[in-house]
Amino acid sequence: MTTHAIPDHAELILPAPAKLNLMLHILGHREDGYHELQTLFQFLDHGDELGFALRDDGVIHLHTAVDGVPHDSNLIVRAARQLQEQSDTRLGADIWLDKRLPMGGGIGGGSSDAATTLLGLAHLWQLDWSEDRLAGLGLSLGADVPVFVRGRAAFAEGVGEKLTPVELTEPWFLVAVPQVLVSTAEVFSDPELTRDTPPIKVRSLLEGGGRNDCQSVVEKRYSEVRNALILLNKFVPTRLTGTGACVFGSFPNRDDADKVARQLPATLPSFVAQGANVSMLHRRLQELVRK
Ligand SMILES: C[C@@](CO)(OP(=O)(O)O)[C@H](O)COP(=O)(O)OP(=O)(O)OC[C@H]1O[C@@H](n2ccc(N)nc2=O)[C@H](O)[C@@H]1O
Ligand SMILES: Nc1ncnc2c1ncn2[C@@H]1O[C@H](COP(=O)(O)OP(=O)(O)O)[C@@H](O)[C@H]1O
Repeated sequence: MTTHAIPDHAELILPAPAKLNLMLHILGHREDGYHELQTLFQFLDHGDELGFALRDDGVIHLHTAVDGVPHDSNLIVRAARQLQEQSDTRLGADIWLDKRLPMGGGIGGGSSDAATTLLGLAHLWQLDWSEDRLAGLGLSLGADVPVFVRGRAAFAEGVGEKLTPVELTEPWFLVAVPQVLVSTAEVFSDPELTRDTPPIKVRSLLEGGGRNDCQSVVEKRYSEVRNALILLNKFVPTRLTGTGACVFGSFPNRDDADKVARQLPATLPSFVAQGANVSMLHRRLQELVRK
């Protein structure tokens, strides 16, 4: 069965899960303008969905329009074209997107779409690419793409590309979606951003440490995020993911998360999803290979 945005003739349908940054520390400012980070990524069992069909004329066509993103700038199209170029294939693809994740939410929708495109087309075009090579191409598209290509919850360093897989508990998360677009570049250029958090060892994180260094700057600049944090904190300890706008709290079971979700006002949309150490994309691809 296909979803409304993906037609029945799609040959391959794959998920593009969201991620959370369970913590995010900023260690320093690099000469190229980027910031050195330490962050802990876990996937959610909630995300976008992409459909793919082979074309033998080499054309890459994304049939779904994404608000504010021109066709050729969409990370899906950019990922597909780069993979096509670097693998010298004559094949192309029709691609459809069922967009469920809020954009600019800090839950990685665009990066995850790009990673699903790389893995989906590598499968459809029968490319013999290693995970390392796909992750390398992914990094050229965005700092968060490699973790989605690898599909394992991870402690990340550098700009997010040095990944150490970790085994975390898999609680239920309530993710609230303040109705505002947060600009990642704006947050990173704020003079008040803390940029000198000392490096920590992954083990201290697994014992529950850490915070999000972007949170105070985002709270200051975006009242929608500030209000969401105040509201959710009344029910559960709440934190920002990435550079926002989404904020989240964790629960031992789905019912408890749902109960809080029902108490949020209609002006603050939210969703409940479970944390996952192996991404849904990778679980689906493993099933395909086994068939
Ligand atoms: C910080 C994170 C944590 O997951 O935030 P979210 O985007 O998820 O909220 C990401 O790594 C973001 O990755 P991504 O969204 O791909 O950022 P990019 O497009 O590469 O960068 C946008 C801009 O943010 C700044 N930037 C980004 C990442 C970084 N480590 N240091 C930076 O200074 C740079 O000014 C860059 O031009
Ligand atoms: N397929 C896509 N889905 C979402 N955003 C995309 C996509 N392709 C390009 N973009 C651009 O990337 C920006 C960041 O998107 P997204 O990954 O959703 O946010 P975040 O990095 O905060 O999690 C968007 O504002 C949009 O301009």
